[in-house]
Amino acid sequence: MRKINNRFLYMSANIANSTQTIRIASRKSQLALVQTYWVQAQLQKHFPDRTFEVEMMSTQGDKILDVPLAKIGDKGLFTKELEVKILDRSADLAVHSLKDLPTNLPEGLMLGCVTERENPADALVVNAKHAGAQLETLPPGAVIGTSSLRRLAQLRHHFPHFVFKDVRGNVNTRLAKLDAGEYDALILAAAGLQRLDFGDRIHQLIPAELSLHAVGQGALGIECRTEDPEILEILQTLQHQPTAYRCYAERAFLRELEGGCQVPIGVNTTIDGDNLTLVGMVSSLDGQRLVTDTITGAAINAEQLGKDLAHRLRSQGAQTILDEIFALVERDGLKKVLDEQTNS
Ligand SMILES: NCc1[nH]cc(CCC(=O)O)c1CC(=O)O
Repeated sequence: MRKINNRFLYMSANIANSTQTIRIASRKSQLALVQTYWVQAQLQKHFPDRTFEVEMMSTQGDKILDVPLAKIGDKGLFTKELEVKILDRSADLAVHSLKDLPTNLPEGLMLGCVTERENPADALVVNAKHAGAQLETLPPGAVIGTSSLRRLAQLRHHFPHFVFKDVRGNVNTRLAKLDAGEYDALILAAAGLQRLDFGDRIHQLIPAELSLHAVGQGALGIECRTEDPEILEILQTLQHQPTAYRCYAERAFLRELEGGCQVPIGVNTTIDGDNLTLVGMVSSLDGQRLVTDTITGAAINAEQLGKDLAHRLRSQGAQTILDEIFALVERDGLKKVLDEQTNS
């Protein structure tokens, strides 16, 4: 890191003066575009003499909106097409919801910066007939829409009397289905709702005690070429170091646990002075067994903290849960396992 920074020092004179257009790759979804235009505006402010262009494209994830997300895995579904563009130099950087960016990136690409995080919590959004209700007071049998195994397992653990049902599509589509009465309530990321100006639909922010959020939720991750010091220096202007430390810890935790399979994993992080605290959780698919622990240490060792917490959880029962899920997948195939979990 120090070496790269030195290189930046004598590179920097050229950057503000270069005339080459910088191309930003983005998905076409409304949320992706709001996020990308925000990044474009911020970079334009920092580098007023440079030109920043947005290149929109569909990803595999955008094309199969009718298939429940949990069933198609998450390996770069929303990122691959953008990454190809950066690698072949038809784009210079890509803006992602950090949550959607795999923890292992393709050779030649890196996480160039992490922007300041919105509230990373999940939110409860309700149909109008439940205007007075909270998670704790929704009636037994209430139909809760979510397609995330993490949300499903944790909420099942605390609220076994709800019925869980898949929901797909972009945020607008999901809200329309909720309002039409297909669901009593939905669980969505608060950050996405806020960015799309649906902040007033956040009925309850779900506390960490009930549901830990996804790794990287609420932050943007900007991906770029490893060998591109000019772009890397430009991206440093958007790096928010406390968010970055938190997300490095969360991503190291996930990377260390996830043996290439989809498992309910949740986190929560806080920074206090120079210290970072990471709470991590692994759950069985049915939410019956949930292993959780907390680690605190120097924020600059964020990645090591994430790895250490993963090892601790493995020795406290998470390994058994992971082995069971892997064995099930081996026996029945991932699709069947996920079908059974999300269609009840
Ligand atoms: N899985 C899709 C996705 N990717 C990013 C967000 C919201 C914004 C964020 O978490 O940063 C969402 C929607 C959701 O989970 O409700």
